[in-house]
Amino acid sequence: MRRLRFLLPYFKPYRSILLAGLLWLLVTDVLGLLGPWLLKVGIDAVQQHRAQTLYGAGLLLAVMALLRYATRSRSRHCFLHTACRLENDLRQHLLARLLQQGGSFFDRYRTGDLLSRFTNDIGNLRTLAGFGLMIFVNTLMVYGMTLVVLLGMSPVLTLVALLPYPLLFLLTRYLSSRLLAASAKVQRGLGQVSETLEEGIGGHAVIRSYGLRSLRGAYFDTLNERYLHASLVLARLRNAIGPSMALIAPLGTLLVLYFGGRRVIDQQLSLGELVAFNAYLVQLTMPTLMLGWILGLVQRGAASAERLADILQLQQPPKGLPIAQRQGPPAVCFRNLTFGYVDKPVLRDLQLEVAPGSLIGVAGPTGSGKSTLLRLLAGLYVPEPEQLFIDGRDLTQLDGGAYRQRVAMVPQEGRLFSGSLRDNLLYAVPDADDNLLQKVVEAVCLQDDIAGFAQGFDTRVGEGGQALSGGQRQRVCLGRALARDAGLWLLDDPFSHLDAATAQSVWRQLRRWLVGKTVFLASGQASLLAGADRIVVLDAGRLVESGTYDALRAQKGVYARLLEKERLQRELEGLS
Ligand SMILES: Nc1ncnc2c1ncn2[C@@H]1O[C@H](COP(=O)(O)OP(=O)(O)OP(=O)(O)O)[C@@H](O)[C@H]1O
Repeated sequence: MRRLRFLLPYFKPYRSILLAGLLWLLVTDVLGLLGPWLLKVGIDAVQQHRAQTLYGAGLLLAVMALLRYATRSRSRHCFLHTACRLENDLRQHLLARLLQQGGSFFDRYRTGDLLSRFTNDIGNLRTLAGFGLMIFVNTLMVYGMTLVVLLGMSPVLTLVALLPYPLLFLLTRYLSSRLLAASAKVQRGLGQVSETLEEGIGGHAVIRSYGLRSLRGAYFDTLNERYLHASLVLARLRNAIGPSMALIAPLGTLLVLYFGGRRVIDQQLSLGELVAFNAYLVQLTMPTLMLGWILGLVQRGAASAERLADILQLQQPPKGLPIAQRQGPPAVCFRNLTFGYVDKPVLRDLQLEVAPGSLIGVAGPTGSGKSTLLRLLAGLYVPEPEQLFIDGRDLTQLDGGAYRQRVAMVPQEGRLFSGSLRDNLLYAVPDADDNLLQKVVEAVCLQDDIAGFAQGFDTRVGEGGQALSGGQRQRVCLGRALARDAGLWLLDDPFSHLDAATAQSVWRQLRRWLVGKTVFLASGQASLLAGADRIVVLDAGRLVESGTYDALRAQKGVYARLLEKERLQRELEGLS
């Protein structure tokens, strides 16, 4: 239960509607008490041949049923409305907290796991906070009021009649916990089936080209079978609940009939009172069954609460010092920068001073740490304090949100969002006009491609941009960054999907836009960095060379070797 405490503040904004719900519920339950009593009045009237009283009782019963319908609807509305609001707030907070997290957080959690917190876990808490809370309060009220009435009518008969109820409660509790375990298994099975389906659809090309269709099909069938089995177990359990209850619940009525009937014969109780007593008793059956169900719900809710609290209670990044909103190019300085994703350092002891407005080429063999350097500069991962400075200020002390406004990052595998080309190009500046769109498209040499699309800028790019070629996708990512016009540019191998000639012409166009900006261009093609003010070369995370293109070529070190390798590769390609 302690784990559920973090939900309390979420109820606060809806106190008044919840209170209204409680009052309507109270009225519903008080009206419910009148039912058996009117039954008694009616039956006594029949025995005493008083037709008027009988009709009056019948009329009142009908009015009471209508009133209960209205009050019950109101109370349900209040509780369920609160639960939907609470669900919405939880989801918003969870998303906000996720968006505050850096790259290391997303390295730790699987996407499917995070998604299930948004769907399953929040859904569980909504059921608990709405329906669960309503049923729980209702059970307390009905038990409290009905027991007072029953004890008032006959304490001994009450104790006798309640004998089967603990059994009823225990059985419901047992079946509910088995039901919960079975439904968790069904959910897990469904998750696996969906995950495999998603992978199969997304990776259909790989599966076909490797001839793995039957293997994947068999794997899917196994999971599907497991899911079917779990679903059948769940269905069997569900089917068992109703008949088991139907077996035990009438035991109370049997006891009332026997002991109460004898009292009627002995004229200690009227027939009407006996029927009313039984009707009150029956009113306890449903809340008893529901109590067992609620306990299961609480268990499941507590597990979900823990999974949500995991994320909601993550430390918020400190607010940080404000940073100028101007888009000017910043100076960048690394002081003994050492960084690793897990424990082993990927970057070691980096020392570098970059003047505002410089174009820095970042070269190095594959896996040397080029992307990692750019991710740190983008603020996606947090470096140790006092190691990375922007305009002379420690990056870890700056306001992350404001800092990222100054950065345009083009990652190695840029992701597009489903929507049109226009939506994607103007993603960071949705209010921009077509003038900017045209300029951006020319800067990344996309105008001919767009002219070739029947829908032009309105062409849908498909999920993740799959309706475009790799090179088109990369240029859309470049255009998206250009539209933002930031002071610090981080380009991570942005031409890797372009042929050499297109890469050169895009880079020529782009350079004009980037004059006066601070630019880090990492590239697997060492020769592309020729025009940089300075080239820094990484090798196994260390900065091993730094200088102009000509100086590094003359140095005959790592960079010169990379250039030589590329030259040989070009020659080989020319021969073949
Ligand atoms: N999210 C991550 N979690 C753990 N290790 C990572 C992560 N990203 C990269 N690495 C590791 O860090 C090292 C450097 O990777 P990085 O991507 O920075 O190199 P790179 O020079 O950009 O390589 P490439 O030229 O192939 O793109 C590699 O050993 C890689 O396995």
